Amino acid sequence: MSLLKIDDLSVEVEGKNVLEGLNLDMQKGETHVLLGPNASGKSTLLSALLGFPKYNIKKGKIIYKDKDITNINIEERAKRGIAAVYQNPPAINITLKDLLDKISKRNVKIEGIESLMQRNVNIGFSGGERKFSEVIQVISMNPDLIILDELDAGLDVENLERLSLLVKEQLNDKTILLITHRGKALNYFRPDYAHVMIDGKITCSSRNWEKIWKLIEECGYEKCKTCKLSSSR
Ligand SMILES: Nc1ncnc2c1ncn2[C@@H]1O[C@H](COP(=O)(O)OP(=O)(O)OP(=O)(O)O)[C@@H](O)[C@H]1O
Repeated sequence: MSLLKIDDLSVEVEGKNVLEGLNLDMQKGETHVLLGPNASGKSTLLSALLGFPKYNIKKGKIIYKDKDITNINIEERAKRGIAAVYQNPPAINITLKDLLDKISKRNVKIEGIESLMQRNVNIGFSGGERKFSEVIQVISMNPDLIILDELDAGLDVENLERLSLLVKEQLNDKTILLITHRGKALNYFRPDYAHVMIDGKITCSSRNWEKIWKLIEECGYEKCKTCKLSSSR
């Protein structure tokens, strides 16, 4: 059963067409990874999926849990179980503990972040602390679709492993879209599908994420424009 189906989606932001006729189908419980060069539109897809009003949907549909949510607002999408770990989350004037008390649908305990709980969210947090704070928020909301935008950015090797395993363990039956530039995260998540986005379109999708990653590492994204690896489901 599809949890998320994106059909021919075109999105414009600040007068710029960023996504052009994008299609994506994620079955319930699958993990997909979205790869692609800088500025290809990966975070824009996240913003459009979450429903940020600045991201203007020009064409196409977003179907989630068999309902058309294309024109549904950001709060309603969150209520229906869509959540994200952001690349650059904003600072908020509330302690992490109080925020979790407000949003939590389930109790999550992570060892070693007790002092972080007493601090205002993202105010003076290090890159790694920001990620822990984001991940604990997302897990505690118990969403059904989670988008992880560069979970690995700013994390050292041990903390990338720790956070990846935590996400895998706590959200193991959930549907995950991981956006990344690094192979290390792929090894932890071992996605069901890898997709490559170039210029606002998914140009390659395959179950063989190891092969896609190897080609990208060896030849860069230029190769993705011409290679014939992409296969249907
Ligand atoms: N709010 C915005 N205002 C203006 N331009 C935007 C906005 N959001 C995205 N863009 C533009 O859309 C294009 C795609 O950006 P996006 O952040 O989606 O790329 P990305 O693939 O996530 O890149 P990266 O890998 O570098 O994070 C870029 O040219 C970016 O400047």
